[in-house]
Amino acid sequence: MRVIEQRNDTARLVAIYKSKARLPLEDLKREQEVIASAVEAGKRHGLSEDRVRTFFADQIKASKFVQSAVMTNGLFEKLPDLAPGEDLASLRIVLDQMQEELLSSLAAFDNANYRERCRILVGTALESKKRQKGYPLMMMAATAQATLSLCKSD
Ligand SMILES: O=C(O)C(=O)C[C@]1(C(=O)O)C=C[C@@H](O)C=C1
Repeated sequence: MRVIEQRNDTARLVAIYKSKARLPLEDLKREQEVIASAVEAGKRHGLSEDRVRTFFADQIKASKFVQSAVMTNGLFEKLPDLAPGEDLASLRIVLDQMQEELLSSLAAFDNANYRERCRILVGTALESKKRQKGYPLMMMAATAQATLSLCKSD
């Protein structure tokens, strides 16, 4: 949950960068690279191609959801400035560095074999965000999107 949130938070910075640089939100070639690299690395964690593909597709969907919200917001108000050096290339490196932690968390989650308790666990984790004062609804919705495939049994 924590790494998923970090990824969505980085997506927010990517969106600020892209908005200012007038770059398109979507880069399908990059998406394929992200998924292919995760599938490859997932093997070392004993994760099936299907599992990794679906999970990372959800991460990318969540990231695009965050980005479209930020970009829409940018139409109405000035977006915050990024720190120097926070450009697309360096933000992508940050996203890549999260891949390993996402995969090990996913493998640990699957090995815990939550099965029927899974939905309750994910639901409770989301619910606890609600109590965190000022936690943006948009980020919560992104986490919900990013955790969609967690409880799917194959
Ligand atoms: O790297 C980017 O350009 C991003 O916006 C991040 C990301 C991702 O979540 O990995 C999301 C949308 C793009 O289509 C490609 C990749």
